[in-house]
Amino acid sequence: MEKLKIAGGYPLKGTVRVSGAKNSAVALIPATILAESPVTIEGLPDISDVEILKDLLEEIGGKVNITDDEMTVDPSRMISMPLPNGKVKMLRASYYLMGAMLGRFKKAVIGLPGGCHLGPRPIDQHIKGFEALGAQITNEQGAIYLRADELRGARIYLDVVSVGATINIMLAAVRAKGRTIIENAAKEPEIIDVATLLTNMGAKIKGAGTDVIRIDGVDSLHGCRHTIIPDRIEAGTYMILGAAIGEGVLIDNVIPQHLESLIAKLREMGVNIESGDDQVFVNGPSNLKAVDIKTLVYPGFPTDLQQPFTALLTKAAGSSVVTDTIYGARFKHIDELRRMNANIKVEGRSAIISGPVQLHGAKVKASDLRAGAALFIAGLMAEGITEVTGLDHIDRGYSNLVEKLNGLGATVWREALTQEELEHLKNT
Ligand SMILES: CC(=O)N[C@H]1[C@@H](OP(=O)(O)OP(=O)(O)OC[C@H]2O[C@@H](n3ccc(=O)[nH]c3=O)[C@H](O)[C@@H]2O)O[C@H](CO)[C@@H](O)[C@@H]1O
Ligand SMILES: C=C(OP(=O)(O)O)C(=O)O
Repeated sequence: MEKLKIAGGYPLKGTVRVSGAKNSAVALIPATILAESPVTIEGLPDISDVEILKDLLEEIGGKVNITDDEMTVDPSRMISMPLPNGKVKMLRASYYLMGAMLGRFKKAVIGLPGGCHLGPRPIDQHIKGFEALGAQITNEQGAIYLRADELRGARIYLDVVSVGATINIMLAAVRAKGRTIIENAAKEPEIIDVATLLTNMGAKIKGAGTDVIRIDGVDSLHGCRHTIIPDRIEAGTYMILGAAIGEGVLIDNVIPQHLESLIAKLREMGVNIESGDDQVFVNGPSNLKAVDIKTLVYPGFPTDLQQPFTALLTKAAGSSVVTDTIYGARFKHIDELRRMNANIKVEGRSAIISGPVQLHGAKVKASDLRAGAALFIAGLMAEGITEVTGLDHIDRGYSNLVEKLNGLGATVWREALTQEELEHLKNT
């Protein structure tokens, strides 16, 4: 096990290239199960979620080949092997195996998913969708058993706007008989990316990216080649860093329209941002204004950038209020930021940040992926050395982090944990 060490307090400058989107990758890879010939996905990020999904596809008989950032999956010999335990528990997106295996094999056994601990993360809307398509579902000892004699198209209204449920229902519905209509669907760019892959595989999908998606089921799907969209959350993380300590940071391979809510907030704080077709240039001023943010479903401010943005707000003059309407308990990073001298209180679903303060280096622990992002941003803003443990969370979503940060002029490195630190981590 390792920790991340950061020598903070130095400005960042230069170009950073964004990798393919984690939240697309983790749906595109299970989607390959639905094809009957090889599918190639280009531009995959080098993250542990992708590695784990590759292993899971191999467990069910898939032949997977990875070269550089490209993965080819031959799904022709896959079988509906039960996956009640093991690696499915290591990531959130293993729930997509339910939709994809139900679509292809009409049966699946998948353990309840893991992923970031952000408070309760139910999957009732996924289940409701599968049941509407004709599946019988039971939950036995922490695993979901799904079975259908046949899947039939249905009209499904989501009670909660859910990225995962929208994609999962799409995955099963492309192989159902007849038309499925998903109402109150999520509109995130990753949903369009998955619909694009499925369409290239022969599926008939209209309306992805709007709140009504229509799917006409087909009898079979074939292989294809697909290039993943850039990771808007990784891009946003580097934009926040650029705003905090950048002296001219160019973020390359980004779709600026995916980040309009963040760009608007950064401009409101006084950050200078110029955006081109697939690049964004960020120049952080020395004085930042306090702003309030409220996380919302896309195109609102993403919850996945709330924690990194909080680190930036410690530098803003005045009082900022951050409210998370998606995950009301997504505040495990706050205690750690306080250890670095941040002045923040949490009241219900909101964090109130008073600034500006100069952060100090400290030993901190990432409790989840974006808490980790908040902490490496804070470490780079801080004076002195910061040590971040909990790297397994950060490795789920930040491709080549050390190389990318050092490429911008940071001094960041990974170091093995001492025996004493390992013991301490086990007991906390
Ligand atoms: C792998 C992946 O893509 N993860 C993202 C996905 O997670 P995930 O797909 O899990 O998030 P959802 O969009 O489903 O969740 C949104 C809200 O709906 C609630 N809900 C969801 C499903 C359900 O059946 N019932 C229910 O009540 C959740 O508790 C949450 O409050 O979208 C989240 C919200 O943008 C992001 O933070 C995650 O990075
Ligand atoms: C919450 C996240 O991921 P997951 O849903 O995969 O846990 C995230 O990417 O910030």
